[in-house]
Amino acid sequence: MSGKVSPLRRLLRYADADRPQVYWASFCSVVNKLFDIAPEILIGVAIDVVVRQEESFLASLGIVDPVHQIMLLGVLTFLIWAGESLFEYFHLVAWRNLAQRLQHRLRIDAYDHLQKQDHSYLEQHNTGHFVAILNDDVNQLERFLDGGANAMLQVLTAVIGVGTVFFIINPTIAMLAFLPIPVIIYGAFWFQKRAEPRYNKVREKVSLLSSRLSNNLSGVTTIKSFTAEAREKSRLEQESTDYVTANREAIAVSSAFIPVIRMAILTGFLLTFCVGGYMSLQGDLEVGAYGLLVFLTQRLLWPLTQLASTIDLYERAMASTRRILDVLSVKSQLSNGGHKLPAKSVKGAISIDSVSFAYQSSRPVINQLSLDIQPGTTVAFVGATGAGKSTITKLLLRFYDPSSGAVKLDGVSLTDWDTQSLRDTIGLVSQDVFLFHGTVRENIAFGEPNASLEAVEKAAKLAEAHEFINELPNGYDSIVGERGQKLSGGQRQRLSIARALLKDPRVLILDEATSAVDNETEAAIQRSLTQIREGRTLIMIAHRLSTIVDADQIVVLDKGRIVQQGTHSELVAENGIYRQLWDVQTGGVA
Ligand SMILES: Nc1ncnc2c1ncn2[C@@H]1O[C@H](COP(=O)(O)OP(=O)(O)OP(=O)(O)O)[C@@H](O)[C@H]1O
Repeated sequence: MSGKVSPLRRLLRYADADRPQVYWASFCSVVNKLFDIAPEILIGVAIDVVVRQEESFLASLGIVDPVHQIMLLGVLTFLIWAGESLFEYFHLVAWRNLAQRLQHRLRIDAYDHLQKQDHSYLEQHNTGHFVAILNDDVNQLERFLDGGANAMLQVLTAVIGVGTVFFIINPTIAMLAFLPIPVIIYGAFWFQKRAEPRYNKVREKVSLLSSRLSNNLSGVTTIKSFTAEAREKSRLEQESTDYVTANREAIAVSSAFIPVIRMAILTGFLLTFCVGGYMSLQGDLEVGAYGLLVFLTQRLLWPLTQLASTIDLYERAMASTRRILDVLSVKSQLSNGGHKLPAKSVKGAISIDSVSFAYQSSRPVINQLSLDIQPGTTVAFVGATGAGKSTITKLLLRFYDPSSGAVKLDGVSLTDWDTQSLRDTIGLVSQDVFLFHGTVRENIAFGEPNASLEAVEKAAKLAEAHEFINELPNGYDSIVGERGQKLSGGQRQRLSIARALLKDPRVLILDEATSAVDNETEAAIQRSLTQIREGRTLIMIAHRLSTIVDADQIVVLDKGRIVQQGTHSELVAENGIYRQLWDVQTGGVA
């Protein structure tokens, strides 16, 4: 998926639109560093003025009076410091703004890409894994751009800038001062090679930890009811310890780098210090030049110690970048057909032609199933749990494609439909109701955010929800809590029916939509069904057969096959599964 392209190159490709900002930020970093090393040069020139006076380097430029020379140096120092401060501000602002822009874009792009991904891909990972990528990994990259990129550029500028001055003044000493640099660079690469897998491991452990955290926090009711707090704490402890261990392994490598580099730097510094001093004593090197070289060696070599922490930051950021860009490069297996149609123009004829489907190739869930559903009719699927009823609805919404055969809407294969307009056509009330944190009104209007209050109330009335909503402390403005936890199961179901009805879909799927409501409310919803069915194809899945007796067609499924098909009265007349289920539920009263 990611191929062999380095994460940095992939990131640069991604950030193509931000190129001007990158150039500007880099320019400011370089200029700031040049201003930063300039005062050392001025110190050397100042020593030269004091020692050689009318013979000094500045005198050779035409400023003969030593007092004037010192005054000029003073003015230059002031300008350089002011320039350094100004570009310090510029590069800080430029890199930080770039970091903000990029992290924002990456997070939004990755989220948007994820929410469009196939169910089969999303099911392979835990939610926590994706949360870790969208939060942690994106933040890691932000941290590097905030400071690391600037630090890298400035080290490079220092090496080139100081190197140039050195070679102009005294190539012999320049060679000595540069002696440790290959060691440092080799050390940096050695370190990088060892740090990379360790940081990848750290990122993986973060994912696992975050998965466990989000899973446990959302399952806290179950944990409490099974008094499993201690066990879950120790499982979390284990994940957290794994994370700490992975970090320790990375720290062991990164911490060893600095002392090694310092020793290499010391060698370069001592050589410049001693050899330069000796040459100066011999009269082969001016005192000012000697002072300048000693000061500049510091400027050249000491920032290299920072290289370790910068590479550390870089490695962490690249491990994260790889994970973010891997998410962005995942391609959907379900191609989007071009057939677009306004939802209201769809008739709602569904045909399932010899469809087979398996979530895992070894275990087929739907077997050679064929069925025609006329527009505007009501079809009910019944059958034992696991028979494949919900799977058919998922195929209809094109969450998955069949392994063979075709599902068609209005005679057009779903693979030829534009996925969005297909889903606009279908309303789903699924078994697992998911409400979003927000008000009752916002939840009902989830599919139609601009719906008027009248329209929201009308849908709520049809779903038998209006009454209980009015009894809530703030009516339609009451907050439902995370996942709707402030409501009862039956109330949540009714909100989710209202939400689907407000969308006014041509095809409505009610998958165990009233399983949690009381008998009285269910009977009321049944009465609303006459109105709900009007002008649309209705697909119902129900275990309670009393809710589907009026269906135009009842389809009995067993292990992904149709075993019986007909109206209620036809099926109770047959001696089959339906009759048995009916007898069990009614005590034999037809
Ligand atoms: N995402 C999935 N990945 C793998 N297997 C799945 C997945 N979803 C469902 N299954 C399996 O597919 C089979 C059919 O599931 P499906 O949800 O369609 O059954 P159902 O008839 O709707 O059952 P119920 O009445 O209990 O809701 C089951 O054996 C189930 O374990």
